[in-house]
Amino acid sequence: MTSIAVLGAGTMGEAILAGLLRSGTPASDVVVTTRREERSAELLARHGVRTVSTEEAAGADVVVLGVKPVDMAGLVEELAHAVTPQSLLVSIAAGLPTRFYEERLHRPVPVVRVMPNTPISVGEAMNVLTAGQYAGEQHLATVEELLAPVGRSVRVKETLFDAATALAGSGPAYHFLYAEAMVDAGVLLGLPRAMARELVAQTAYGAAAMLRDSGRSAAELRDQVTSPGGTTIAALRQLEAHGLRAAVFDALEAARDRSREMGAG
Ligand SMILES: NC(=O)C1=CN([C@@H]2O[C@H](COP(=O)(O)OP(=O)(O)OC[C@H]3O[C@@H](n4cnc5c(N)ncnc54)[C@H](O)[C@@H]3O)[C@@H](O)[C@H]2O)C=CC1
Ligand SMILES: O=C(O)[C@@H]1CCC=N1
Repeated sequence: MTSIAVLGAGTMGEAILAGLLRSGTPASDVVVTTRREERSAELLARHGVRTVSTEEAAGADVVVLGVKPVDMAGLVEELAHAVTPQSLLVSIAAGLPTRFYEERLHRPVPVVRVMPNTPISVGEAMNVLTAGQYAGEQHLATVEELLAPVGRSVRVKETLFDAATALAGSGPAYHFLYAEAMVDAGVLLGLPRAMARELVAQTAYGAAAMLRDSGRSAAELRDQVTSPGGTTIAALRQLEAHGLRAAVFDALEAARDRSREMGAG
């Protein structure tokens, strides 16, 4: 039995714990910490998990840190004397490198840094993982196993973690912005909003499934849709003329740079 504590069970923390419970982890193996009593009551009612003190949570085998980056230094300070090298610390905070934790803990505690994304709430997360200097293969494997019920995981070197955050961690927001624009465009073209939403959502879902599972590149899949002299090429011409590709390059670079800034303190 592996005991798991989720410290800061907000949107992402709750999604992780819900995934663990769905996959058969008994609620008695999971504890949480929260800032508000109402939140504790909510998590108990919804998932049957107990709220404990930060100190008690620090004694779990796997300690998941789910607070916002701005709250992390305070939380790690509270934990510093309580966690031991037998624990595994898993942080999902954007920007903060593994050395952020290592420098603040008084012992060589293994740290695995994870960047999930919001599709974790429907079991379709893209999780990016990297190991700190005291964490090894076994720790990464433990976290991969833990996250298996909530999506897919890939390992990256920490030097590429901010770039991976820009693509996957923030990624859903770009897709939602694009979808929102498409729905509005449908309304502009005279479609009822609910119908436009359904057309956009199912089209995005189908396209994502092809991109993930067909083994073909995005460019090949786009070419398949694009008939000579047809409707698609007329639209693509406009997207390129409005600088879609350049905007995406700049946007992801900005996200990568912001992640680096957050990590630099
Ligand atoms: N929202 C997103 O798309 C993603 C967020 N993340 C990261 O996940 C982390 C959490 O983000 P969200 O779940 O969106 O935020 P959230 O605000 O929903 O959850 C954070 C929770 O931590 C609680 N909290 C703060 N300090 C605490 C403390 N000392 N002890 C116990 N609880 C405490 C807050 O009350 C809140 O419920 C952040 O570090 C963020 O960078 C990572 C990937 C994607
Ligand atoms: O915007 C953020 O900072 C967080 C991290 C990735 C997604 N949301």
